[in-house]
Amino acid sequence: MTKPDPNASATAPGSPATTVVRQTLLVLGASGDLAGRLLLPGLGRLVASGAVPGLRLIGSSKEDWDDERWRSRVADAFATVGADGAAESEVIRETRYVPADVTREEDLRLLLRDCSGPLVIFFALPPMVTARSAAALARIGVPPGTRLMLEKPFGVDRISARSLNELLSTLVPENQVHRIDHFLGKSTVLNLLGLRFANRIFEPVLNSAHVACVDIVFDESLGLESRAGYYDGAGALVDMVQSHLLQVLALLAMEPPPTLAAEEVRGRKAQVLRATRLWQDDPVAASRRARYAAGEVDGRRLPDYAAEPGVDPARGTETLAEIVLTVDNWRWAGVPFRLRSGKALAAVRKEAVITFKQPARVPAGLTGYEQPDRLRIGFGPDQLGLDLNVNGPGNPYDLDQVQLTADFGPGELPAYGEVLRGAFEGDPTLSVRGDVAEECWRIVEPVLAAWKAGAVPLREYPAGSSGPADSLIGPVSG
Ligand SMILES: NC(=O)C1=CN([C@@H]2O[C@H](COP(=O)(O)OP(=O)(O)OC[C@H]3O[C@@H](n4cnc5c(N)ncnc54)[C@H](OP(=O)(O)O)[C@@H]3O)[C@@H](O)[C@H]2O)C=CC1
Ligand SMILES: O=C1O[C@H](COP(=O)(O)O)[C@@H](O)[C@H](O)[C@H]1O
Repeated sequence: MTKPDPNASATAPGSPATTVVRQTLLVLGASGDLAGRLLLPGLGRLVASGAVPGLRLIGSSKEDWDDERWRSRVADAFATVGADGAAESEVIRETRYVPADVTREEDLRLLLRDCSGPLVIFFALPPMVTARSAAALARIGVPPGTRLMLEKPFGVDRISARSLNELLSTLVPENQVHRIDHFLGKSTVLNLLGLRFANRIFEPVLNSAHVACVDIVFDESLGLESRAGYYDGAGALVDMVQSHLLQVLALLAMEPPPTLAAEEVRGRKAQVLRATRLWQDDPVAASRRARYAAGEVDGRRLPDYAAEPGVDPARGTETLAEIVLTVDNWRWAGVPFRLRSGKALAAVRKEAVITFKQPARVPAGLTGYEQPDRLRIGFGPDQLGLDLNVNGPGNPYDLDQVQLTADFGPGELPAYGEVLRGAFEGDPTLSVRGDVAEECWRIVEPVLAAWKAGAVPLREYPAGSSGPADSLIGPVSG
């Protein structure tokens, strides 16, 4: 007779007689901004979807909270996404909080003693604390099968990313390391796969013979939002471009994978990123940096970035970063990939835009050709758009540009719910492989060095403007 599994809970009476393996999610950094604003709401929706029956949740950080304080944080976060069903209530009722310094072995030992069943550890910690915590865990070991979820930025440069990779490889196999990039859980980012590989019409023209340039832009109206502790040490290049926008580039530019198995998709992404480098290897010409000065965005008055509480102006942290890259392979050689992200901007623009070359020849007699064709993939609002030149109304020989637009509904899960699901199901497809994390640092490192050496001026732009005048990316009309 087999012993009943203490980690198994019976399913509801009347339902098929399967046992449910109860997983534990241990959140390190449970009192932080990420945990409250993104991770717990994503978890709430995932629990509501029924994907993690019987989940046990443990929160931990240095704050001297008790279970009740933590429970109300979880309940508030779940409420923001309407996660208030029976399964979510049970997680809230059962969850516990353990104060700990997670860089100390003895604290981690106590924490792990409280965990049972298959374990997922989420490091919602500042990058340096994550590295120290992982080092302490490596000294004491983790239960077999444990999956680790690590936030971006992964390390603080290529060398630290490599050391962290080496350290993690002593703890668990690579497939159990989930380096998170929540953009990979966004439904429109995932839609890139369907758009490119489930249609006949786009893939044959996605190459240097037909594409003039590719822009990947994430302009936000949000300012610092009290995140100086993290953001002032990172800046826009590391916060957005080195991580999220390079992941989008990889999905846009990679070769078709034969299947969506993790090793295929992650292998294709690694291959294309290995071919990616700065345009003409010139970090000065191929980058721009700027930070916002006082101004008004959406009726909200923002102070100078440098005067925000917690900011050290001497660091010269940028709130807007642009880089131009080349993907040096047969398909893309010669096509500029322009990546940009900025905060406190007037126009929210979150999209990838593929601009096609002019037609080989517009017949004489057909007038009004002004704008090239463009394919737009919007990351918020989630939209797909195609800008085309057609014979407009009125004079039939005069061209007009029209926009065909499709709106996507929100995905089944928010981005954090999606990446959490990957970890609970042991599927690393949506997480960043170790070599890819290092490759992304390799791509931006010359820019970081040029900025540190003062070779690229730090411009200013008023909050609520369209950014610095010498942008490498012109406005895209339409
Ligand atoms: N916030 C966001 O929007 C996003 C954040 N991220 C990433 O998530 C990570 C966390 O960011 P965020 O939540 O904003 O940061 P916060 O500073 O808000 O939170 C950090 C958390 O880590 C805890 N902590 C720090 N040191 C220790 C320690 N030695 N032992 C135990 N707990 C410790 C803090 O606990 P205490 O307060 O008790 O010190 C706090 O709970 C970062 O890597 C960031 O890049 C990624 C995407 C978005
Ligand atoms: O990781 C981050 O992403 C957000 C933007 O992503 P969204 O899904 O919230 O739109 C960005 O504001 C933040 O600075 C960055 O850390």
